[in-house]
Amino acid sequence: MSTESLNPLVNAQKQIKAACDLLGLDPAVYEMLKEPMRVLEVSIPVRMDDGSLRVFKGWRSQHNDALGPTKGGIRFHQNVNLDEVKALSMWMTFKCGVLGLPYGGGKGGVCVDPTKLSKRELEQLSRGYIRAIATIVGPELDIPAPDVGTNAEIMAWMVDEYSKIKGYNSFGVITGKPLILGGSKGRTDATGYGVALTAREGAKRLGMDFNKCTVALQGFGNVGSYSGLYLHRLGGKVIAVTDVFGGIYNKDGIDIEKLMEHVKKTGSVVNFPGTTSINNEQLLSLDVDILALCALENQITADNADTIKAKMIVEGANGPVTPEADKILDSKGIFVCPDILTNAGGVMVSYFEWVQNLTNLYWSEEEVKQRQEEGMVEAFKAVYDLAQQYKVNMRTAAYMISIKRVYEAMKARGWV
Ligand SMILES: NC(=O)C1=CN([C@@H]2O[C@H](COP(=O)(O)OP(=O)(O)OC[C@H]3O[C@@H](n4cnc5c(N)ncnc54)[C@H](O)[C@@H]3O)[C@@H](O)[C@H]2O)C=CC1
Ligand SMILES: O=C(O)CCC(=O)C(=O)O
Repeated sequence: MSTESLNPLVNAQKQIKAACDLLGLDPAVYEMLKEPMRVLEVSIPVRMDDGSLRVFKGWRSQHNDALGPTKGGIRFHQNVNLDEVKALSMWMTFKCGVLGLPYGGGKGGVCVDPTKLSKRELEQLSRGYIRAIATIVGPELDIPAPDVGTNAEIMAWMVDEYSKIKGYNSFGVITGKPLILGGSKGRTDATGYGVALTAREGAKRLGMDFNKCTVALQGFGNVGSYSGLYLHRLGGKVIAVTDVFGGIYNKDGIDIEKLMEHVKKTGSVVNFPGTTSINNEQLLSLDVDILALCALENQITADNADTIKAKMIVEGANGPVTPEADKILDSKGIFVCPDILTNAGGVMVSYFEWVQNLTNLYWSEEEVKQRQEEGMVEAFKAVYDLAQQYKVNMRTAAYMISIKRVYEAMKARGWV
């Protein structure tokens, strides 16, 4: 076992430091960026269905708002902790920076297994959380969205609760909402669509014919399922999928639309007809062209990086590859499309949603998709070209672009 840290905060700090050093920035810039500017810790009491009272712990972290209001999802998961929320908010700053969005990074989380709550309990928790952080969020301050364990329905409860506090409808406070409450067309599938677009751009640069690419997919929630769908629609063949319960394999390809229906009915990819079973470890080391990581952090570490055979990794999840694993993958010539670029489609369309809320003018799905594709292809090109110029990997190049933007905004404001 390696002694590498699996603390996402430590790993985010290493990534930022590497890019600050390459850019030759004053050490004060790293000092500004290595921790969030603000974190709120909250306790949320919920009356459970059996009459007992449970108190859940939650956080909202606002990393840096030099470029604009902070933005980022809310995670409901049993392993959520302060360092994870901080790291996720830091990754949001650099994700928005690499796409050129007028936002800084934020993230929220509650330590809870949402699958163990009844619908009423989940609604009470969601409303309690937004009440607890209401003083530090707002359309011009900090704009949450869905992440692991949360969805459009939860965003609807939160926007309703926040609007009650304000005394008027405030749709621009949260994105990823249902369409009827000011949601944007194309937001639900935006992250997955972006993952597939990034894979397509990466394959082009590697001289791979996308129509012949095989794909292994880890995670089949919001990001994983739509990544699979669009990877398939763009021509790739998804041959293996895992989720937290297990996995499936078929060398001739898996019908993703049917798999989505199966998951809706059964709650998991397991036992999908026409497939054999596979575990997570086996999936990660499959000999495929593309490995799409769409679950959680720390999936490829110093301990298993050497077993990876894919030619390209696309990080749909945040932080799935550790810095030590990055070095090993680099030495094996594996092309890694980093999270802050690859999964940025979600926040990009969230930005479109917020713009629509602020202007009260709503866009067609076609317009959303077209703008997303343009934005992501342009960002990919900028990162790829810089990586070639500096002979660094795609992650470092993405951080260099992003940190330079954040630095210039901080400098213009007189912060550094
Ligand atoms: N929802 C969004 O718009 C965005 C999400 N992300 C990131 O993408 C990742 C996934 O998020 P969502 O799809 O929204 O969450 P989700 O809650 O909808 O789905 C998570 C998926 O990961 C699976 N999973 C969990 N632990 C696993 C394990 N150990 N092995 C294999 N599969 C496992 C679950 O079974 C589920 O299929 C997270 O890292 C999140 O931060 C990034 C950008 C935007
Ligand atoms: O849509 C958003 O605002 C943020 C999505 C998110 O949490 C992420 O990109 O990790």
